[in-house]
Amino acid sequence: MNRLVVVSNRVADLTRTAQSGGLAVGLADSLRQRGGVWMGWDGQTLKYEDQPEPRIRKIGTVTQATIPLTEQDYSEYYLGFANSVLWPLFHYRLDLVEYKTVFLDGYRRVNAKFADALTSILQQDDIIWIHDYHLIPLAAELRQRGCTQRIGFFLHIPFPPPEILAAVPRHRWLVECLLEFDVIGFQTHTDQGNLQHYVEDHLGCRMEADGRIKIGKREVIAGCYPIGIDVDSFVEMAERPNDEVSIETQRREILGRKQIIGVDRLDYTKGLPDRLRAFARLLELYPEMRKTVALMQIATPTREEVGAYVEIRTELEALSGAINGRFADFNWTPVRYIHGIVPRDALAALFRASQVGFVTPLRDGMNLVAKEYVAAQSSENPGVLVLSKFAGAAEELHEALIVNPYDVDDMARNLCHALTMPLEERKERQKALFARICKHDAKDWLNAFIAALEKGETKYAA
Ligand SMILES: O=P(O)(O)OC[C@H]1O[C@H](O[C@H]2O[C@H](CO)[C@@H](O)[C@H](O)[C@H]2O)[C@H](O)[C@@H](O)[C@@H]1O
Ligand SMILES: O=c1ccn([C@@H]2O[C@H](COP(=O)(O)OP(=O)(O)O)[C@@H](O)[C@H]2O)c(=O)[nH]1
Repeated sequence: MNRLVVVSNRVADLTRTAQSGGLAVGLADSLRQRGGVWMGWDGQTLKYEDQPEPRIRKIGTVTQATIPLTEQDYSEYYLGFANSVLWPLFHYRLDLVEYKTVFLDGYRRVNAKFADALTSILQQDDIIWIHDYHLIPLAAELRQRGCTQRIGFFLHIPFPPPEILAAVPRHRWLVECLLEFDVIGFQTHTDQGNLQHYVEDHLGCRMEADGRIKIGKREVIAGCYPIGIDVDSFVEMAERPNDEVSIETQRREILGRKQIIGVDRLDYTKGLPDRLRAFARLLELYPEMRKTVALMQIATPTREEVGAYVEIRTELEALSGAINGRFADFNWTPVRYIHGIVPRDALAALFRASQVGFVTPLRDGMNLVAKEYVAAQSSENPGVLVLSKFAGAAEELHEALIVNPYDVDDMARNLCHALTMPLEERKERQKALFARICKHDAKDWLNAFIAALEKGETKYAA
């Protein structure tokens, strides 16, 4: 077995259970099982450039190699090109793109820095797997340094249609960098199709039905490899007794109340304001629901130095305050809004204790929370997943109640349907959903991608 070297901007802290962000969670779940090297940013920002060698640390089966960034890198590459240009662009939010030439300079500089650090630890028969939009030029940088190993890329976020991508300067360069990888993995067939349209419209290339693209003498594979979770360990966490959660649950049961849960980074892509409006609409349209249900929304702080993220926080705080001001009673608070990070084992218990999982992003690469909610349910009395049709997870999780996150009335009606769904229907849906998350779990995701990278296999079972 070749040594697997994974590279991503963020590296999970493998000694802790609280992680914000699905990339860290999904990769940690997969990599622990296979073992290998994980290289990335250590989360530190320095005033000046430091040592070029990565810092090495072994945790179980995984060797972590990390490097710091300078304050300038952090601002131009991470906050700038990655999260003020590519993130909104790839989530179809052209209105929020803030393009600056210095951002692009920083992006190229940090990718070169990653390439320098990586070449110092690479071995000849390694296979290299690079993750996400922060590192699109990394294969090209590595090739310039003489790297001949197979290099794969996985995009955790959506890939937009060519009409959107073409709005950003240097879009052709970006796609050409992408095509320097040997295998390009997407979360959904929609994303894969969008790359196909781009290469056909802008580069005059063809993507074959099996995802192969010929570029001169080279062949690149573009495929759909939906990320999954470590289902067994999430089930185990959900079933583990949690005193704090169970006291709350018993109180709700005595009062005959239900709980809807939402868990997201506080990101404008997650559709949080309309989610809160949909909950308020539920209370308006169905007054009998008042005092029988509450929404718990956990919103984890993220990228707070980017302007659009400050606005969404202010908006959400105002909305939850307004809904509580309008509907609350002395013994019932309709919205519990938590601005913070919750450990995954506590989340698992909260999911199990909630009758509805409410996941309504405007656009999302996958959304692991949707899969975790399913994993956490009991088969005897499961809750119902209400899921946006614009989450990557909706391409797989057909038995969820699929909603349009821009349509507040549609979401309110589906919330009511979920809260009143008969037990038999809930069980049937849960059985089918659980089978789906087991079929495409974390191990399967890694194996399918690595098979393509090592052997050029393009097949992925639907
Ligand atoms: O690293 P941050 O800037 O704090 O952001 C956290 C991560 O957010 C994004 O996650 C995506 O990956 C998930 C797993 O594949 C997927 O389910 C989700 O839909 C995506 O949004 C981002 O892509 C990561 O790079 C970030 O680390
Ligand atoms: O307080 C929190 C909030 C989120 N998460 C985890 O962060 C991940 C979020 O991944 P997802 O794919 O849903 O979205 P992303 O944040 O990557 O866009 C999930 O595994 C959550 O369980 C967590 O551990 N604690």
